[in-house]
Amino acid sequence: MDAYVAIEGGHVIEARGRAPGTTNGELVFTTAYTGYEESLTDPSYEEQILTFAYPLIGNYGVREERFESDRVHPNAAVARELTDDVAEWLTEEGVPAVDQIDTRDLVTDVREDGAMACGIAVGDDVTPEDALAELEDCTAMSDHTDIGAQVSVDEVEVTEGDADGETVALIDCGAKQAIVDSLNERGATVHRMPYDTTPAEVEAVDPDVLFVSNGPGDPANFDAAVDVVDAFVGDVPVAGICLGQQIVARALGGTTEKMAFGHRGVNQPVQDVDSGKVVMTTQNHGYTVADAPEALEVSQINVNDGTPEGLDSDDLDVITRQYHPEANPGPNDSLSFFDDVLGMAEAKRTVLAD
Ligand SMILES: NC(=O)CC[C@H](N)C(=O)O
Repeated sequence: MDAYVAIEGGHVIEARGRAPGTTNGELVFTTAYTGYEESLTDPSYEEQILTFAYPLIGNYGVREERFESDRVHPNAAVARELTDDVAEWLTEEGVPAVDQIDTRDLVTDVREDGAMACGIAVGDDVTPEDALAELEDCTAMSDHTDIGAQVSVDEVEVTEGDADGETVALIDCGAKQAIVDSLNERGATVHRMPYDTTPAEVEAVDPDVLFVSNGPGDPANFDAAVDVVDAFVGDVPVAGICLGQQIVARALGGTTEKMAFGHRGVNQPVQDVDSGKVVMTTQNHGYTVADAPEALEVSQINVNDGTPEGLDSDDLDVITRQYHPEANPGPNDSLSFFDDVLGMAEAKRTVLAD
C-alpha cells in the first residue's frame, strides 16, 4: 500500500502503508518503548497522530486486557516498523497507519518546531496531493472546542467498591480505565460522570472526593469541569490527573499554556520539592499549568524543564498530578497517589463525622 505523510510547511514524506485511510491531526511523538496498546487506546490522544520514537512496535502482540478504552484514539499511527498484529488491529479499527519512515527525522522536526499539523494518505491509489489536502484541512487542537464529547461517557457508570469504601465522583474527560481500576481496587465506588456534568448532578452523588480525569485537547475547552471544581473545592477533597490538574488549576485562578512538543513517554523524571526524591513517570500531555494558583503549592516539578508536576493544598484538600500515577503503560512507582487521594477523603470524612 502506498502512503504519504504531509507535515506543516508542506513537506511530504513517502512511507509504507500498513492500514488504509486518509486523515489529519496534530503530530506528536512518544518515547515509550513498550505499552503501544495502552497508548493507542488512551483517549488523551484523540485528534492526534501518534509517532512512536521507539523503532519496533508490536512485538508482543495485541491483547484487549491491556486496552485503556474501547477504541483506538489517535487519528493515525506512525512507526519505523509496525508488526502485522498491530497493522491488522488498526485496519480493523479503521485507523490509518504507516511505517518504513525515518521516525528519527520526524521526531527531530517535532522537537525543533513543536507539535505540528499533519495529513496522512494510505491506500493503493493515494497521491502526495491527498496527504497535502488532509494537511490543509487539519484543525488546530485548541479549535476542537467540544472534544470532551468525543471521549466521555454518555451516562453515569457506577463501579462498586467495598461497602465502607469512599465514593468518588470521577469527571470523565476521557478517562483511562486504569484510573477507575486503581480506585476500585482500593475499595472506592466510582461514579464515572460525563465531562459536562453539572455541580447539581455531582451533589446528588454526595462524593467523598471529586476526581477530574485525564483527557485530550486544550484544557481551555473544559469549562463545565472547571465550574464543577469551583463549586466543590474547599468543601469536598479534589484530585486530578493530567488534564485534571490543568482543570483544577484553572478553577482556582491559575492559567495553562501549550508546550512546544509536550511530554510523552514512560521515563519522565519528576522531583518531589520537599524530599528531593525523584521518580520516573508516565506522561502524555501537550499543555501545562503556566501560573499555578496561589492557593496551591507546587509540590513536584519536572526535572527536565521545571514545569509543575504536582499541585497540593492541605487546607483545601487538593492533590493533582500532571503525570499518570496509574501508569499503563509505564512504571508503577507512583501508584501510592491513589492511596493519598483516598486517605485524604477518608480523613475529611472522619473529621465531618466527629
Ligand atoms: N493526558 C492528558 O490528560 C493530557 C491533557 C491535555 N490534553 C494536554 O495535552 O496537556
